[in-house]
Amino acid sequence: MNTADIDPLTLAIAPPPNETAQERAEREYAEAEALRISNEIDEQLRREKEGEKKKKRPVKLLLLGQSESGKTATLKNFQLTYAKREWMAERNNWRAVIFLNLVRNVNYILDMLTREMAAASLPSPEYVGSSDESSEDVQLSSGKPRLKFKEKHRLLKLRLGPLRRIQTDLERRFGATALEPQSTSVMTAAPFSESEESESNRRVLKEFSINSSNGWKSAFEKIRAMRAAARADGDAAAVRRIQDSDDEIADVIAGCRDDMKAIWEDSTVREMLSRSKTRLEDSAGFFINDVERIAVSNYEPTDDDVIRARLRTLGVQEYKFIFELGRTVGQEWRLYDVGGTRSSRAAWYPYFDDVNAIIFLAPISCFDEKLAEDRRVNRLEDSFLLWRSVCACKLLSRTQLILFLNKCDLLQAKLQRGVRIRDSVPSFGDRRNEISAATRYFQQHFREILKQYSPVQRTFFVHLTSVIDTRSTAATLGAVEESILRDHLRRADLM
Ligand SMILES: Nc1nc2c(ncn2[C@@H]2O[C@H](COP(=O)(O)OP(=O)(O)OP(=O)(O)O)[C@@H](O)[C@H]2O)c(=O)[nH]1
Ligand SMILES: [Mg+2]
Repeated sequence: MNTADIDPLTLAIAPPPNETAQERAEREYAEAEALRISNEIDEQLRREKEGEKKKKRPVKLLLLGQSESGKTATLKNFQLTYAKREWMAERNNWRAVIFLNLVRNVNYILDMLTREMAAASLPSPEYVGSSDESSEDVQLSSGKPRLKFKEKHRLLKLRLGPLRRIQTDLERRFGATALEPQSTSVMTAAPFSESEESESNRRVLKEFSINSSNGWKSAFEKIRAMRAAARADGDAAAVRRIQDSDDEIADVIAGCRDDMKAIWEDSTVREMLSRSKTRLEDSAGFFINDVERIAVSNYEPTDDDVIRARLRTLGVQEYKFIFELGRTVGQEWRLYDVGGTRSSRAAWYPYFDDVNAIIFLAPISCFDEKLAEDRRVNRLEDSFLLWRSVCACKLLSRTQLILFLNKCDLLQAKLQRGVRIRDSVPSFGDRRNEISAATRYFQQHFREILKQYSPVQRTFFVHLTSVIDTRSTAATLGAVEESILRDHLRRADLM
């Protein structure tokens, strides 16, 4: 063989021709050692890559709690804090929801006014045959003077009449999400049972609930799709019709601005609401105090308006965010927002099996209120029962539970008005009727439930929140993000 045919590399690593047995053994040992180190490095690189992949897996976060506990409002805070671009793109879509909320507030008053004016015009037993004028001072059975309605009230009713059609139009646009539940046949706080759920059953339910969901996301998508379809078809008339309808709604509302303000500020109307123990100002989606700013044809919602806008969630809604800032820039988060009424809760269970963390919202201002879907059930009691089931759920035993004791602003206002906790929660006893004692007491109760019912020992994460306050909520979410992330990374390392 000619030396020119020999590959120089083979030549370079070939053992020397006069190698002794000792040299050969040393060489072979060195080669084996080099191979072992090289394999180890390869394995380490593979593990790191795998770990990175696992860490890059989306963080899944589920929002749970009864209806009107603030789940969707919390989700909006996440979007506002971590996905601002998307938030800005979506903000104007909330205009119609805020209009609907406002118009509903006013129509609620008009309905009550209509009923009360009709009742007031009836002859009272004591004044059979008397005229309306003379019956004005008749005492009602409550012992309070009869409300005095005037021509002004009749005119206000008349001039605010067009708002009924606006409400119907907007409700049609948002479908069932726009309607609040009246009753339910579900009698338990947590109608999900682990024993009845097979894996395949869960999957079917999960797909069903996602597809059948109808929250703000799908409501907005429907409207966007309608506009896009009209544009794509080059149907200028349809595009104009949609635009005209939006403009007309804004114009009618703007035209009613002064009357809306007048009806809300009217002392007889205030007295009427107070006698019926209605606190419209504490209800979801209350906007009459902002009527001067909102009832203008070029109204654009502010961040705070959007957070306070109320559109209930049906089914389960999945939101994907790539965080734009914070510790997890570029990390995908999947947030699941669910409908909170008792009849919606069976749809939650399929989402329990691969979720990193749950934020459980308990509105603690509701200690003296009843569930909208079941007027026999105290709302705080319902939150305790629901929390107990979530804590006890075996499928969630490794899931981080984070409790938000929410609506602290409303709790404070209620206590300042003199509402006594112990009248609704006798076990509160003689503690001071103030916010710090109340939050301490409720928090202790939630902590004990967690300790008693969790299948394994777990940390109690709790935050006192008012999620309509975007600034303090951003700070809370920062803490939440950090603790979820720490857990997420720890798990990735363990896997
Ligand atoms: N004052 C006050 N209002 C709040 C707070 N949290 C939520 N809200 C309001 O309460 C209403 C209901 O909140 P949502 O976030 O829609 O409730 P939800 O839990 O998503 O309710 P469902 O979708 O029916 O299950 C909204 O109008 C919110 O703006 C709070 O801490 N303080
Ligand atoms: Mg909701």
